Amino acid sequence: MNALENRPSLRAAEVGAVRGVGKRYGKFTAVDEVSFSLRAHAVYGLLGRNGAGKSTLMRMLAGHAQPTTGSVAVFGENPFENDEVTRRICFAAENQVYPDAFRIKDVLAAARLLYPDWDQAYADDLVEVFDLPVDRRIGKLSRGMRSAVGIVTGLASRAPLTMFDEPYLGLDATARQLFYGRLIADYAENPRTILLSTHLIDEVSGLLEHVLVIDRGRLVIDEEAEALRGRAISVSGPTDTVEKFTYAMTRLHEEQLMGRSRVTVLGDADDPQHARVLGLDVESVSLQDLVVKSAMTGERR
Ligand SMILES: Nc1ncnc2c1ncn2[C@@H]1O[C@H](COP(=O)(O)OP(=O)(O)OP(=O)(O)O)[C@@H](O)[C@H]1O
Repeated sequence: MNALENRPSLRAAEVGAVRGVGKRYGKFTAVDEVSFSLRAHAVYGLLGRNGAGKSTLMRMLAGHAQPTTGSVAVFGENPFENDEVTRRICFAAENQVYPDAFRIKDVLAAARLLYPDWDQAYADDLVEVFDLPVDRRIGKLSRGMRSAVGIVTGLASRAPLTMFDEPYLGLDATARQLFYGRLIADYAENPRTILLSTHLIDEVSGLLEHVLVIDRGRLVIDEEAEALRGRAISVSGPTDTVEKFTYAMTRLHEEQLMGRSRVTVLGDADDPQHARVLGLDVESVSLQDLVVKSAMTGERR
């Protein structure tokens, strides 16, 4: 097989392609020149502060909004108002709007019709797990129950691209753990592409295979979670040594006090050892800390 023949299979593995995407609302730029790919069978975390642009990006991937600049492709096509593509995408968003008269069972019945891979037995099981009153109107549900309806729909849809936009609002810690557990177990049996936006980074960091961090509309980190865990370090020591050691690296955050500095960097696997040889102190950085520090500094890559 020559290189050209190989290309379609490479493309087939690419579930989403976001290329130079910008989204403006009037003069305000919510998303700015963002590019990344979503591959088949992976769990992505879309992380960032309030207003960073996470929901806006997800809405464009779901085909609910159009970019102002650049292009979005899902399964090789523009998802905007494209029924063929959107049947393969489930977007569980907190502010989902349903008709007034809809009860939980109506939402689930509609989802069953919409999603070709819907698993009714699994949906029934999840309804029990989350203790959902299926005959109750959506408007009368507690916030946590509404979130659970989104979770049941998202998981049971088995959609090849499933997106959860802060799916835990109002859910207590037990229910959140149930969600994470079910997500991982079901993903292991039915691999698909999952994109999860969240503020509760420490809670989900073990689930994520790939991390996307967005800050004020711009993508600042696009890395495999495992690689990121190894590369994100804080080095501290005399300012001039720290400066020399980190100047060529991606610097995410820095603090200085009385001739000493602490700099958080994305380095290479052997950097911690080099830093120690130079007499610098090295600490690993949690994903949560990394996101907070990237946002505080606001550095762009
Ligand atoms: N329809 C709109 N009109 C004007 N501004 C908007 C609109 N939708 C979003 N924005 C603005 O775009 C920015 C990004 O919003 P978005 O909802 O994507 O952020 P987010 O990262 O999902 O935030 P959060 O974590 O708080 O949900 C915010 O400043 C928001 O106010």
